[in-house]
Amino acid sequence: MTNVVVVKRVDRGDADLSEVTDLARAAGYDVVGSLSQTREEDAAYHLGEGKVSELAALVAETDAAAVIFDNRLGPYQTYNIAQKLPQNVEVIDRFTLILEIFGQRANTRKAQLQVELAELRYELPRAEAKASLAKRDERPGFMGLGEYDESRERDIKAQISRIKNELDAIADKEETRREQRRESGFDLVALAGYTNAGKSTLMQRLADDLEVGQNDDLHPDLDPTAESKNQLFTTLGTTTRRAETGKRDVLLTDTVGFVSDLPHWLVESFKSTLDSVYRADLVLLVVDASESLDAMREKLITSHDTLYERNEAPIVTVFNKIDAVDDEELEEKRAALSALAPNPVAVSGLTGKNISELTARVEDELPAWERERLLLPLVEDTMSVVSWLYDHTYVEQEEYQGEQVFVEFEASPAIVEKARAKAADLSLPSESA
Ligand SMILES: Nc1nc2c(ncn2[C@@H]2O[C@H](COP(=O)(O)OP(=O)(O)OP(=O)(O)O)[C@@H](O)[C@H]2O)c(=O)[nH]1
Ligand SMILES: [Mg+2]
Repeated sequence: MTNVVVVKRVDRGDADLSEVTDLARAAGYDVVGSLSQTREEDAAYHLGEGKVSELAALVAETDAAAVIFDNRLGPYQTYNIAQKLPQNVEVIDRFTLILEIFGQRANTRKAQLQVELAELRYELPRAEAKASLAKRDERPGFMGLGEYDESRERDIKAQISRIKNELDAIADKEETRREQRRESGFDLVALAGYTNAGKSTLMQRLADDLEVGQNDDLHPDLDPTAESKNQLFTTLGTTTRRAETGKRDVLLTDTVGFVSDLPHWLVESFKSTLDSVYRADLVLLVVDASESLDAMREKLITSHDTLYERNEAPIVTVFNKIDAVDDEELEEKRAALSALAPNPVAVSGLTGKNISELTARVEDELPAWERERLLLPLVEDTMSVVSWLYDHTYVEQEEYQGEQVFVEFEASPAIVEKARAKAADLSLPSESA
């Protein structure tokens, strides 16, 4: 394990180092020291110069191999700080740290491309800065350097557009799959929320056993009898599983957690992962209700900011981990956060408390279904239409009346339309007759 010191600067108030400590541990570092400062940003060193000397002493004392800033550092600040530290001590900022975690967890083609894209987007303005510096200092002897840096810039841009194309193709495929799933009668529900809110735990609690892997092209239509051995879970990828909420057959998707202060370009590169949230029929926004009111508020704001503009689905806020909160405190939090989280459902994914309340809420909030009654002639293909109805709709009644079958069911408008077409086909004389 690599020893690191975590550092944070805030403009005012007290710096909270708990999140950056957790992030550093998630990346596999051993946090051996910490340091914080409340002051305005110094252009050259980010911290005050004296504080950087203090940091250098702490690094020497703890034998740290890197310092991790919970701030955004400019390229020059990074360089200047490194100059003050013992030799070969790495300077990492919040964004490179998050990218590093993402890079470690990226074990699908899509996640790897997303991380690569984020890295290139991080590098691009730095390469541009270098190129323009080289140009400004252009003297006969430096021509080569300037040319080299400009070609690097072009190279990055070309790579960015190549990766974007590949990611677009993946996104198109996923969109097609979402449509296929809807046509199969599923409602798509996404679990979203701050990292560590308990999304995956809630997913396990709500889901049936059948798991649908994100790269599992073998079952694009989710044949419910197909066994999936794909147990792979990646925080970066999306895991989709079936869940029954009552009448509805729901496909639940667990996604990458939100984190505050994510730079725009990083969110952009994970756009298609978030599409499973934005294009869902319903979003469950999970919040850890065992945290302080302030932490809950901040994380709700971050979540809403991330969802804002793109999200098309209705949102149900879920207060999770209520096994760790007493009732009185929960009521206080509910009241204090009512503007950000109107009418939340309070559950415990861990113990299963109130889960049935949540599934009932999901049913209520999903787009309304239509009720339809069909009278089918009893011919050769009738039973396959009836079993299609059982697979794709909620059948309320099935009655045999002489040479006909009466079926009453509920389904989405698109599925009802399909069912009508199938019924009409039955009434046509068959070709072989
Ligand atoms: N007490 C309590 N702990 C919970 C509950 N749900 C989840 N946890 C714990 O919270 C931690 C995070 O849970 P996860 O389900 O991994 O959270 P997540 O939102 O999927 O996290 P990321 O994938 O990192 O975004 C784990 O240690 C869980 O055991 C709950 O209802 N009560
Ligand atoms: Mg998770």
